[in-house]
Amino acid sequence: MLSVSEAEATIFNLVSSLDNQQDTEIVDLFAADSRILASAVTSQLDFPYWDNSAMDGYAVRYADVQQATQQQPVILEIVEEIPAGYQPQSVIESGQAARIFTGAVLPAGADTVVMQENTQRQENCVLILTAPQKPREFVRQRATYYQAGTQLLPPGIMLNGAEIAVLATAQCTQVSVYRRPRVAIFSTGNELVPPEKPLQPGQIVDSNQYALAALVRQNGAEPLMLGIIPDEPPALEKAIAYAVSNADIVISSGGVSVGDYDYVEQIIESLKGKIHIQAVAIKPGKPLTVATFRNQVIYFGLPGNPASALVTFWRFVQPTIKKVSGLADGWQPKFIKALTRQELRSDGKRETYFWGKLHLQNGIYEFQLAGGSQSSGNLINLAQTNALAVMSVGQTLISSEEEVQVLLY
Ligand SMILES: Nc1nc2c(c(=O)[nH]1)N[C@H]1C(S)=C(S)[C@@H](COP(=O)(O)OP(=O)(O)OC[C@H]3O[C@@H](n4cnc5c(N)ncnc54)[C@H](O)[C@@H]3O)O[C@H]1N2
Ligand code: MOO
Ligand SMILES: [Mg+2]
Repeated sequence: MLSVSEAEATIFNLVSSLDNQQDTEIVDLFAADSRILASAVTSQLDFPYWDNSAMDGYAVRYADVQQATQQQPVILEIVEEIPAGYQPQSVIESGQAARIFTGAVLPAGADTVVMQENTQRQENCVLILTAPQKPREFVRQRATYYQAGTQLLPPGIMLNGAEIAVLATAQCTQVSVYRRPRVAIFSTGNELVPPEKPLQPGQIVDSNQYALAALVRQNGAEPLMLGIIPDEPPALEKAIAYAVSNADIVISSGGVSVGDYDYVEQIIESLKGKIHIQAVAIKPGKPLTVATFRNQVIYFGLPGNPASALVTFWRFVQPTIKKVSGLADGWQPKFIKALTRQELRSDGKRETYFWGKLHLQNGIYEFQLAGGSQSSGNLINLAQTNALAVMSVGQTLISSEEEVQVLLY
């Protein structure tokens, strides 16, 4: 049985990002949020586009006003008024100034802006009462934030509000992003029925497929729903064959343990899939199957128990989807240190994951264990959780108020 870190390393080595040439699409900037940029963006525009004023005030020549004081103000003639969005018409000569407003283009000849609080207006003239601290004060100089022709944004980043603002500024209204990874999802089990069907004795609702579809979508991928597959080899073979030829990632749940009706591994082998992982020392989630097919598709056979399916999704599948989606960095699972509010106990045999809620309390992260049973068959208390506290193999007790590693999901 592999350790969790061995399993993780195996999985992350098996997968690579979608192709930055073939697996891309062009999207409009308004539809680009949360998408992953596929190629570097370069703009032909400098930013700022031109020298402009950072203040409402007067555009002056520094040499004219560097000695100005309250007692000995410098008097300048106002030759032009320059609101934002207007192209200045005059060249500021020595002894002259232009009235200027924030964001307006600095006129030729001027090199400095004096904020209006340090001036006094006298009809057609302005008195400069305080010398600027330095030449170019309150001038936002062309190209100081970004120089045309250099890289504006690198590939492999997620486009959120800030990146979209940058692209808009650079007039990139269409961007090349990775297509969403396609993730085939199906459930296995003769006992499973969809939630809208009345239950017959012995039947249970297929909650995993709903959970996995939501999680796949939340991670920016596109779920391909294949339904409930009975525990019958021909039906499973058909479903797996279809899934691996129509998706980048396949997730099934159930049928991976040692029971007489657990056929998933056998079918993967008959379809010439290569099984890399059969079991992991993780609780819940031990009978995790990971395989690849010749066309590079990765197959996750998650255990059927609802908590096992979700814990193994968060621990192994979520980072895989993010890596495949083209994210260059930050796809790895995120662990933080927290203090546990409750005592945590395990038999120490497998790396054990406890679900609960991470809170930030007076600047300190605290882990609140979900109340009720932490059994792999319980899914009710998974609601409203956001984190898993981790106990290593060999560890049997973490007392309350002690430090624990927590995986955020
Ligand atoms: N003799 C052994 N038995 C089991 C072992 C073992 O090592 N030796 N491992 C146990 C562990 S741990 C787990 S986890 C489960 C995993 O079982 P499978 O992946 O084969 O899943 P199933 O047997 O098909 O189902 C298990 C359980 O989960 C329910 N289930 C299945 N699919 C869904 C679904 N889509 N939505 C909701 N619930 C689902 C199913 O009804 C069963 O109750 O094996 C243990 N056994
Ligand atoms: O690993 Mo199983 O998921 O403990 O019930
Ligand atoms: Mg089973």
